[in-house]
Amino acid sequence: MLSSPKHQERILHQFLNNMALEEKQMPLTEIDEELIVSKQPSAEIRNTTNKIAPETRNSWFPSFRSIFPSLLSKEQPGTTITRLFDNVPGYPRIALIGLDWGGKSLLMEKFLSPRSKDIHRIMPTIGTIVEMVRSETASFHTYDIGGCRPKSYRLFDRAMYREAEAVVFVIDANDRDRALEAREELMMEGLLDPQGMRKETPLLILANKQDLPNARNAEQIKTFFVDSISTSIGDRPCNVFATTATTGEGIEDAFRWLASILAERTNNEKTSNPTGQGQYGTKRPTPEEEIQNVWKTCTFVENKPKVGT
Ligand SMILES: Nc1nc2c(ncn2[C@@H]2O[C@H](COP(=O)(O)OP(=O)(O)OP(=O)(O)O)[C@@H](O)[C@H]2O)c(=O)[nH]1
Ligand SMILES: [Mg+2]
Repeated sequence: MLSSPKHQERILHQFLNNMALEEKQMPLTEIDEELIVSKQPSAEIRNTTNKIAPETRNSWFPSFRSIFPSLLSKEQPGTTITRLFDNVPGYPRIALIGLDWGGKSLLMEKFLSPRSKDIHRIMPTIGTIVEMVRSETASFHTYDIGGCRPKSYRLFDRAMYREAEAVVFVIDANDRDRALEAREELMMEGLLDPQGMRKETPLLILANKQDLPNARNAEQIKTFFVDSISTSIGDRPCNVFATTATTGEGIEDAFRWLASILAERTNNEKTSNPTGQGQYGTKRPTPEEEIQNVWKTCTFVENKPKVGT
């Protein structure tokens, strides 16, 4: 067993460095699983991982997949927010998506996981950290989008949109410089791309960081993010809430809306389809199923274009 987080981080860094330098293909299963989840990798580790060749990174993937189920079976008790989803049949997967620094991790830590140390942090692709909390009635995942990432990551983004039963788009409402980038990302990968969000997936937009002086309010965010791109929002349920993740202001109202939309939708589906077999499913997936559902989305790993075609 690797002892302290510091020790774990050092070993991970060493390991990544070796891979970066020698392009060695070491099976990840040889590494203590705690290493992968116990700590958000530091900037140093992120930088090192970026030096690793894509083929080598891809070789990690099967090992990650074999480790995840055991991690996910350690479920968390609910929080006030996750319990809002108690009446939603099935087991929705809710994606918290947004540019970096928007407040996704804080939302996860303060409102979706009873203890921050219980959040699973994993690296399905290098440079991307997915945080995951599996509560009794729903699972929540965060994904960073935008920034100067390689194009291939877009496939991953789209897949995350597509596979989610609900998307929470977290915006730093105070950051006016990156509003356009955030909107482009939402539009191009999430809404307009046929491989993006399914047409009925509810979209909750959080205009976060309302406590900061330049924050656009919910109405302004709605005008900029929803009204100006209404054709691509389509008929899906969509709502904007002003939130402050540091204080909790607005969070409960926002997630209550989302939970009620999902509950209503699923009940309607059940009425028209009495067997209850719909996209939301009828039961909570096993950890193995959840892993399969999530990680089949890594299409750029699994469906690499054939050379010469
Ligand atoms: N003032 C203020 N700060 C916030 C709020 N929400 C989040 N923050 C801060 O903004 C910073 C970024 O928040 P994170 O939760 O790390 O954001 P993220 O979206 O997970 O960002 P990355 O992991 O970097 O992609 C942290 O310092 C948070 O404490 C808010 O409502 N108000
Ligand atoms: Mg984060």
